[in-house]
Amino acid sequence: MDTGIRPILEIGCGKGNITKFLEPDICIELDEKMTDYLKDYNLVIADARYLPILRGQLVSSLPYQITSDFFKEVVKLDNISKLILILQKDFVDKILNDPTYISFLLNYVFDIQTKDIIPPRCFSPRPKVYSIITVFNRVREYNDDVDSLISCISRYRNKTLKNASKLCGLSSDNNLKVREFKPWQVLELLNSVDLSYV
Ligand SMILES: C[S@@+](CC[C@H](N)C(=O)[O-])C[C@H]1O[C@@H](n2cnc3c(N)ncnc32)[C@H](O)[C@@H]1O
Repeated sequence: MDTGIRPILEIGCGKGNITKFLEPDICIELDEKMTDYLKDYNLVIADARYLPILRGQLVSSLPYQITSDFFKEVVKLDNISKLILILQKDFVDKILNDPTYISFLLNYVFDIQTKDIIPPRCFSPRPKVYSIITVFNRVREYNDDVDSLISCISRYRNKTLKNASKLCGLSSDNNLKVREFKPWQVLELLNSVDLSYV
């Protein structure tokens, strides 16, 4: 936890299991029934997806079903400089290894570091999947053009970057297949595409 980045916002404080160690500046929880557990904190009862969260660092044990929506929004918020998240391990494995749109985009914007793996028995109710604490440090501002480029190129994973670029109205002379780029090689991929062509 980098206490120098403020405010510290916790999303989904639940019964306060993380909150009591974290002491966030603001605690956001959707479920009103949790109010009694969270009386000692600056509590906002709301759906975090619709709040104007604009700066600081976010900490969350996210409900897994909102993970993708969450990232699509938060990646654009340049003043959110750090995320400390408990995520489904399978999802993190994908963003570190699979050449998908969200993997390339997240690796473009964030330096991603994995920490402890948390087995299902540590949660109640017990999930079927393993979780992992993952830290996302923002290293780049969000860029709409880069987002569009990655979105298009990653649709053609089985083609060479040269052919995928052509299909996206761009140009490249790189004959590696798009799927041969690891997500952390996103800059190498972007640098192989001639953007002056557009
Ligand atoms: C996996 S639980 C984690 C609870 C708590 N952090 C813990 O470790 O015990 C997820 C929590 O997020 C809350 N939540 C789900 N969707 C939310 C949203 N969109 N905005 C705010 N809180 C949300 C749920 O009500 C639940 O309390």
